[in-house]
Amino acid sequence: YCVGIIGAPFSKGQRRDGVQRGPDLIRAAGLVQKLKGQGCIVKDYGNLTFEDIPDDEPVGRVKMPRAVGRANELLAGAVHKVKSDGNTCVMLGGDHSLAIGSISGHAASRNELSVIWVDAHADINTPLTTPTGNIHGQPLSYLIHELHSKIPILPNFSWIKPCIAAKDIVYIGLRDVDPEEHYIMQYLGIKTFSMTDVDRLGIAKVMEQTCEHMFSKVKKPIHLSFDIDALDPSVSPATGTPVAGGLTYREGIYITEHTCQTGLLSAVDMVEVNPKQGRTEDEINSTVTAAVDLLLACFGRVREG
Ligand SMILES: N[C@](CCCC[B-](O)(O)O)(CCN1CCC(O)CC1)C(=O)O
Ligand SMILES: [Mn+2]
Ligand SMILES: [Mn+2]
Repeated sequence: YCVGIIGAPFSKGQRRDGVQRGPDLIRAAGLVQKLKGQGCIVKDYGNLTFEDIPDDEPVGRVKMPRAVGRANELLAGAVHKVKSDGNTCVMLGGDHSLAIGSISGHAASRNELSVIWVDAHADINTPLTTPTGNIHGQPLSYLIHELHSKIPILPNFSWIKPCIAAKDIVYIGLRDVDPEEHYIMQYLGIKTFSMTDVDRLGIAKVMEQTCEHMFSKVKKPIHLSFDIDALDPSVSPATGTPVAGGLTYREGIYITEHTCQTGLLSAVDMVEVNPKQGRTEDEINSTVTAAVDLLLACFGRVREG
């Protein structure tokens, strides 16, 4: 596997300080060395630099629009470069608003994508439905063709063009969905595997049906957007919006092992690791270790050795 790593130390899609330290923590845990150790060719493109934007007043409910818009424009360019260089892209966050740039940049180099969104949350609020104004709860709304008419003009967002269809998205791990998001997902007919489905079917069946859905027509490159809060807080407590009843470590690894085996993984986001949300060193280490192990499984690490 040829892997290109981008660090996106960005936190303005939400309110808690610390998530910008995710990229360097994941690197410090040995991600590059471990990927090389399992035979990957790895290029680390370093961290993006996000200029401070003063007076970034909310627009309607939406908070920090100028900073989020600009950061994602930079990220989109960086992801496009990684893809043009022929690598599978690994974007280390940072908060989940970064999926706007990651998916946009990926779509610019691969015109049609399947998106697997692993998350406790749906992250599909529009600027008009968001209960908090935090853009890390909204990224998908800016990217889906069918929602384009629901998105108002926002400063530094004019570069964004919708690039994915609702039918090309599969959710895994949902357990904290806002009522408006639930309506949107149903209205668009988006394929979802909530934690209830994971319990009912088991993770193997979930992945089987995820692939069945994605490959029902043509096989497209996969964009895996993994929010570490999809895992149970007993595994990954150091994150901004933990929700009880999440995926076990093993279920998370099964998802990334299975995604790897499709041979279609083209980009992966690993977001929402926040060391300041960990109460002890152990909690931080457990969260970062899970993030690293999930990524290693994306690139060929298998438990049978
Ligand atoms: N859906 C939330 C959470 C987004 C989480 C983003 B992430 O990237 O971590 O997936 C709001 C969640 N909801 C707000 C009201 C509360 O009572 C319950 C939680 C939002 O802020 O839009
Ligand atoms: Mn989440
Ligand atoms: Mn998320």
